[in-house]
Amino acid sequence: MDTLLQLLLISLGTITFVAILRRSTRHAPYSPILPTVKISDPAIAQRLLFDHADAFSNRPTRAFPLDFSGGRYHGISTTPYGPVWRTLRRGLTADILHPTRLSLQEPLQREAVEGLVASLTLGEVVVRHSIRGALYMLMARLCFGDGVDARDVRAMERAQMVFLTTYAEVMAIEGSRLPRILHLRRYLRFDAAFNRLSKIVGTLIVARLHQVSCCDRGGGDGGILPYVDSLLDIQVPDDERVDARRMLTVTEMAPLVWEFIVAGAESVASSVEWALAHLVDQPEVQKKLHREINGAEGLVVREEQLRSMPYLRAVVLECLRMHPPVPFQNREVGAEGAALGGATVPAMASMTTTRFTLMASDIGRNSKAWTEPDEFRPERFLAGGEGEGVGPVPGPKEIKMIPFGAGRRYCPGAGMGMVLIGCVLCALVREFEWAPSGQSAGVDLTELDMFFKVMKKPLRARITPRRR
Ligand code: HEM
Repeated sequence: MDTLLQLLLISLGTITFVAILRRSTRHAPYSPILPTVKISDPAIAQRLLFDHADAFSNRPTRAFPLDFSGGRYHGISTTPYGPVWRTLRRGLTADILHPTRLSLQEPLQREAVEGLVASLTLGEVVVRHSIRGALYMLMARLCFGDGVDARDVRAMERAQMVFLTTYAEVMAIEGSRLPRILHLRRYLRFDAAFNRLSKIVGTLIVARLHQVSCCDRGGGDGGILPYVDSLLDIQVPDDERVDARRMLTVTEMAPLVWEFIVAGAESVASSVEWALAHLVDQPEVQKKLHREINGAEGLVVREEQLRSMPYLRAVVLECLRMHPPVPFQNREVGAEGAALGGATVPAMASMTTTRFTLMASDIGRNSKAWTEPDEFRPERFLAGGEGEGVGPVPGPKEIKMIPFGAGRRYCPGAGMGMVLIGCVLCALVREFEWAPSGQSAGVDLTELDMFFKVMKKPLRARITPRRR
């Protein structure tokens, strides 16, 4: 009887202990094992990223709480700073993102926004899903060429949504190794979501390679060389043989292609949704923007066109300042570099690698750089405003905002990103008047920082067609 009681007490004690641990780790903030320094001051960010660029150009090679690939396969964003990174980045910027090639995307952009406008039913809309869908299709066509099947793209978009949801679940408990054991099921869901996504992307790459092997290369939409085709030309240093180079494998191409699609589709979709939310919230800004758009010819599909519409450009920049789609940007710095630049670092930083997290939202809302930084005021980017001359990517002299990062690892898709946000916003404001939903009081501008900064509650608005 005594033994039974003891067993019962031990079981009860264990259950209570595990329950308390589970509870206490459930909402632990993400705190990687490395010492971490948060940078919110634009002047310190400028010193780190430009004055000490050699030390501050490496990103963590582990973007996710699970290392899916044993550290071997990466997108450009997680490739260590060095020759492989340089080769991959040069490939992307020399081909599909080169300013002279961006104009080739014009027909695809037109098709994407026309499809988006046609997909919106009048009255109450929740616009996030339609915007994402249009952008996923556009990015997929840029990767796989015109043969890509809409059903495959939708499957990829759905798998990506599941991946982001499971990512948020895992990030909520990341912090030490203990939660992994206690919340194993979350990690397994996350792992399964990644595997599914990789399988879909891998299958599309193989299909494209098959097409390339039997037909001409570069036969994509309007003469665009699809990203997958351009990856065939890339030769990375071969780890196994000194001074030798080799082609990428399909497994290595998958994270590059996935990164390309997600970076474009998710960041642009989030920015457009934020912009529309502010336009619904501030009808006078929307009126002013509509006047400019209405007086201009056609859609914005090139950077020069965006420059010739200063108010549209100002709305886009103001949105990116307040709600940078990538809210944190990390750098990993060796023991010898951590003290450079004047940031306050923990004592152990002189003995180990330190993670520096650049807080893009704090930097864009710094009250020394911007007056009333929490106010949405596009006028600040017009001539005579405090943001006159501030562009999407800062130069080495001064940092005021970093929506596309800064320094050597800044976003290579910044030009394309700006044009795409301008293009989609221009079409949606030209075609529709955007008003608050009848079902909610005002616009809820609460942010949610997942992998991307999104509106916590998707924008719900009432749209009516504009009279022409
Ligand atoms: C609104 C649109 C976009 C935003 C806000 C955005 C933002 C960013 C940010 C903040 C970074 C990190 C920069 C740093 O650490 O300094 C980044 C990196 C990157 N982005 Fe974008 N991005 C956008 C669109 C795109 C597009 C369209 C592409 C490609 C088609 C792209 C491809 C990349 C790549 C490959 C990197 C890694 C660069 C490297 O490590 O060298 N992005 N992006």
